[in-house]
Amino acid sequence: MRLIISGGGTGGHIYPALAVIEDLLQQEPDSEILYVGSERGLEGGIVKKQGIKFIPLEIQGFKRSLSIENFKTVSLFLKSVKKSKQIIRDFRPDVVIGTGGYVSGAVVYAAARMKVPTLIHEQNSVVGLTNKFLSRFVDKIGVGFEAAKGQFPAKKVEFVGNPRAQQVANMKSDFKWSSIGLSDDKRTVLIFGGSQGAPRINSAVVDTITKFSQRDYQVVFVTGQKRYDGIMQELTNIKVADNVKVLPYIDNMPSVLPKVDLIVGRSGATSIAEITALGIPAILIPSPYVTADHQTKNTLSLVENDAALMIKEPELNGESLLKSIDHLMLDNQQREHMAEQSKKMGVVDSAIGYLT
Ligand SMILES: CC(=O)N[C@H]1[C@@H](OP(=O)(O)OP(=O)(O)OC[C@H]2O[C@@H](n3ccc(=O)[nH]c3=O)[C@H](O)[C@@H]2O)O[C@H](CO)[C@@H](O)[C@@H]1O
Repeated sequence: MRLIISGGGTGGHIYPALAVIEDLLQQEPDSEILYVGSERGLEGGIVKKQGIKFIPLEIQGFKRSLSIENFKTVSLFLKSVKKSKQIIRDFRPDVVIGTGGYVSGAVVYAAARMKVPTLIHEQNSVVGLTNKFLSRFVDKIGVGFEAAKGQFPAKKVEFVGNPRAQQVANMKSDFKWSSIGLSDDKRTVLIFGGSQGAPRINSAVVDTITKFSQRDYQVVFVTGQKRYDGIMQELTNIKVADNVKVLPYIDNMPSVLPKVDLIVGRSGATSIAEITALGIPAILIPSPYVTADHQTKNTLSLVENDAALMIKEPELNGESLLKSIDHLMLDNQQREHMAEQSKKMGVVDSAIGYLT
C-alpha cells in the first residue's frame, strides 16, 4: 500500500499515526509511507528518527480572537494545500490519513479534493478544530472515544479506539531502569506533563525534589525537551538524590511504560489511552488550557471508576504532589485496585486495520 499520513504539533497526534504505520508495515512490509508534518511541531524530530520519509509544510494555527495573524494563517493554509496537491500527485497514495493537528487539515483536504480515499482519526472526546473542518470532506472517521461519535456525520464515523493503545499493549518490553542509572528493584514513579512538559507540574516537582531522597521508591522526572535546560539551571544548587532521574524526553515510551508503578501527569487523550491500555495507576493533573476543558473530562472518567486520582492545577504544589505520591506508593492494595479498574477501561483491540 502507498500511504500518506499526517498528524502534527504534539505527541498526542503523532504517536497514533506512528502506530498505524507500524501496524501497516507488519501486515504489508512492502508498503511505501510518506509522513507530511509541520515545520514547527514535534513531528519532524520524532518521525525522522524512526527512518520514515518526512516532508514538512509551513503552517500555523488560528487565533481564536480577531487577529491580523489569522490572514497569514489562511494564506499559509492555502499554500500548504497547493503543496500537498503536488506531493499527492508525485507520491500517488492509495489512501491519505490524518490524525489531527493543523497540518493534517491541509494534506487531507487536498487529498479529498483530488478524490483520493481519505480517513481521519480523532483521539479526543471533544473534537478538534481541524477534524471538525475535515469531517465534511473525508470518506471515513475513526474515533478514540464513544463520546466523539455524535460530533461527526453518523454515516462516516466508527469507534476504533486509539491505535497507540494497541501498540503499547502488544509491546514485549525488556527495558531496564539500570540503563538510565536507576535501580531495577525499586518501584518507579514516572512524572511527565504530556509531550511538551507542563510548567506547573515541573515547578511542583522542583519544589519537592529533595524530599524524594528519603523515599524507598524512585522517580523519573521528564521535563519536556524545551524546558530541560531551564529546569537543570534551577536545580544547579539543589542536591538531587540518586533515586531521581531528570530527563528532557523519553523516546521509547512503549518500552518504558510497562515498567512504571505510578504515573503522574496530564490527561491528554493519547496518554489516557496508554495508561488504561496497560492499567497503570495514575495521579492526573488536567491541563486547564485546552479546548472545552477536555482533559478534566478525560480525568473524571478515570477518577469515577477508581482508576486514578486527580489534583486540579490550582491545588498543585510540591506538598500536595508529594502527599498524593506517598499515599499511593505506600498503599499497594489501592494501586492494585486502581490498576485493575484502569485496565478494564482500556481499549486495546482498536481497529487499526480500519484505519488503513
Ligand atoms: C496542551 C495540549 O494541547 N494538549 C493536547 C495534546 O497533548 P499531548 O500531545 O501532550 O498529549 P497526549 O497525552 O495525548 O500524548 C502525549 C504522547 O507523548 C508521549 N510522550 C510524552 C512524553 C515523553 O517524554 N515521551 C513521549 O513519548 C506519550 O507517551 C503520549 O503518547 O494532544 C492531545 C491529543 O490530541 C490532547 O488531548 C491534549 O489536550
